[in-house]
Amino acid sequence: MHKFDVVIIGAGTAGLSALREVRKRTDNFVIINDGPWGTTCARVGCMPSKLLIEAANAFHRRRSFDEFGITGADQLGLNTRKVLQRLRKLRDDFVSSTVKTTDELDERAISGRARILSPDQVSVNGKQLSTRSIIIATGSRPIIPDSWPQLGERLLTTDTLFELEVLPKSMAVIGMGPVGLEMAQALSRLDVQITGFGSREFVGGISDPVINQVAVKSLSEEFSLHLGGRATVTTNSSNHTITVHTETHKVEVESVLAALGRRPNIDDIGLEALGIALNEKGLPSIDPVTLQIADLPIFLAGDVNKRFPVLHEAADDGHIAGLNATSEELICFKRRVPLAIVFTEPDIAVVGQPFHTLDQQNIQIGEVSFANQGRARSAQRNRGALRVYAAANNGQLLGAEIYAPAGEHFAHLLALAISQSLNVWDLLRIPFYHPVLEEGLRTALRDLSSKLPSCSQSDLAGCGSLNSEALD
Ligand SMILES: Cc1cc2nc3c(=O)[nH]c(=O)nc-3n(C[C@H](O)[C@H](O)[C@H](O)COP(=O)(O)OP(=O)(O)OC[C@H]3O[C@@H](n4cnc5c(N)ncnc54)[C@H](O)[C@@H]3O)c2cc1C
Ligand SMILES: NC(=O)c1ccc[n+]([C@@H]2O[C@H](COP(=O)([O-])OP(=O)(O)OC[C@H]3O[C@@H](n4cnc5c(N)ncnc54)[C@H](O)[C@@H]3O)[C@@H](O)[C@H]2O)c1
Repeated sequence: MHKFDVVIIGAGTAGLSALREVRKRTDNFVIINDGPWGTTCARVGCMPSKLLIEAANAFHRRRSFDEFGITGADQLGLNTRKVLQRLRKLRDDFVSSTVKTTDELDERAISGRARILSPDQVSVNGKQLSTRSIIIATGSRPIIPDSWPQLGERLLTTDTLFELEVLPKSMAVIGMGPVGLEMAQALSRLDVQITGFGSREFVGGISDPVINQVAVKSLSEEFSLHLGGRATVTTNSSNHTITVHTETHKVEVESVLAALGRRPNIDDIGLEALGIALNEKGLPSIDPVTLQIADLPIFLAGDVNKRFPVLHEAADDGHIAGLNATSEELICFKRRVPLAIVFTEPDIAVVGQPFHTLDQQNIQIGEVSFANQGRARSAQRNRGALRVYAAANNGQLLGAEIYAPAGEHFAHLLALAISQSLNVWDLLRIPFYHPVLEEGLRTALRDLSSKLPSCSQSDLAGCGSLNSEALD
């Protein structure tokens, strides 16, 4: 029987990234994908969601026109049919750019559902494949509770939302994680009557209570937001509506977007055939720096391993798994500084160590509100806050949580600083141009610096504020 060097299961971001590394080292591989090719990110994830958000934010901008002195905003209309058509057209372009790589593989790209039979046997479409190593990169799918009634097309997930021809008039978005929050704000800006439900008090992956409070207050000004209770769903046969309720709130809506989290696609993948311990969710433990399962030639990459379900981490996972599946010796990788961004407006971002993981006795926190920040006020973007965390003994930057305009850019700048082990004064030594939103970050760093031992008089890192909105 022919023996492959590698079988890759799943052609999402992680699978394609693994494929790139595997192909550099061998032609003796197959990649198997169940369902549509083209990746979750391009088909139903990052890209279509951002396309919806861009349209929503463009339309929402009209609300600031009057204050700028621009008239006629109330004459502007919205054609959601066209919004969704543009979304799908660009989405299809993005998808076709991802399938190019696998289209040229001919019989080495197999459509079908793979199942692991043993550490060196995989079955697909009734055939048995023998292999030296296996990369499992099967991703995840939206959770829908079994207890919910059958709602047919009125129950949406991000797998189906972007296929709508028109948007419903009202919708409950259940789950206020990154998916729920991004979609709730965007849909509400596209004139859908949104009610958001989150079982936790915290939203969008924030763990800092100060930042969370600012975000919740600001987002609640745009759509009805109910936190701290699990939502349940019932149908009303009399008027064909859906009732969503918690202990304290009840709403009748046309449709529901389930954004309750995502479940790894491991159900019938055959992990139990490997003879290894699985946790209560059915997942094996992996070594995060090699992605190996136990001491087997099997690697778990991307969302399926639940380590950090964002695109750049899935791509890194694929790279690591692809290399290790084809190397004589395992390579250990230093993982990147954690970075997560939620594309609400303002952005939510968590970089480095999140607030809840820090030892509160040994850190100092610097903070800034953007309510009066000069550049943000000029642009009518003056909402939000940012908190930066540093080690109390030496000012080394540890992390930040952000709900701020241009938060995505602050998060990248801070990721660079944290990855280079910089301290607060190193960052205060860079020039901050005027007037830019980054001056808000500088205010937070100065606040942090004031709580730490002061630096020398001959160091511009110690330069203080002028106490003027126009000059800082
Ligand atoms: C709405 C939404 C918005 C998002 N926005 C962002 C964002 O802005 N930024 C960001 O960084 N991340 C974002 N993400 C997360 C990002 O999309 C994922 O982290 C990433 O797509 C994971 O890639 P993956 O390769 O692990 O999985 P996938 O791309 O899901 O690939 C897995 C593939 O395996 C296939 N498969 C499953 N089971 C089998 C089997 N038994 N046999 C064969 N094939 C199988 C699946 O059909 C699928 O094609 C978003 C996610 C969602 C849902
Ligand atoms: N911009 C981005 O990078 C981006 C965008 C979207 C998704 N993602 C990725 O996708 C992953 C999944 O995101 P997600 O938002 O689907 O999941 P999540 O697990 O982060 O959030 C789901 C939320 O739903 C809540 N919930 C569950 N059941 C509920 C109920 N009955 N009633 C009310 N609330 C309920 C949970 O408490 C949780 O807070 C994220 O971890 C993220 O990494 C990233």
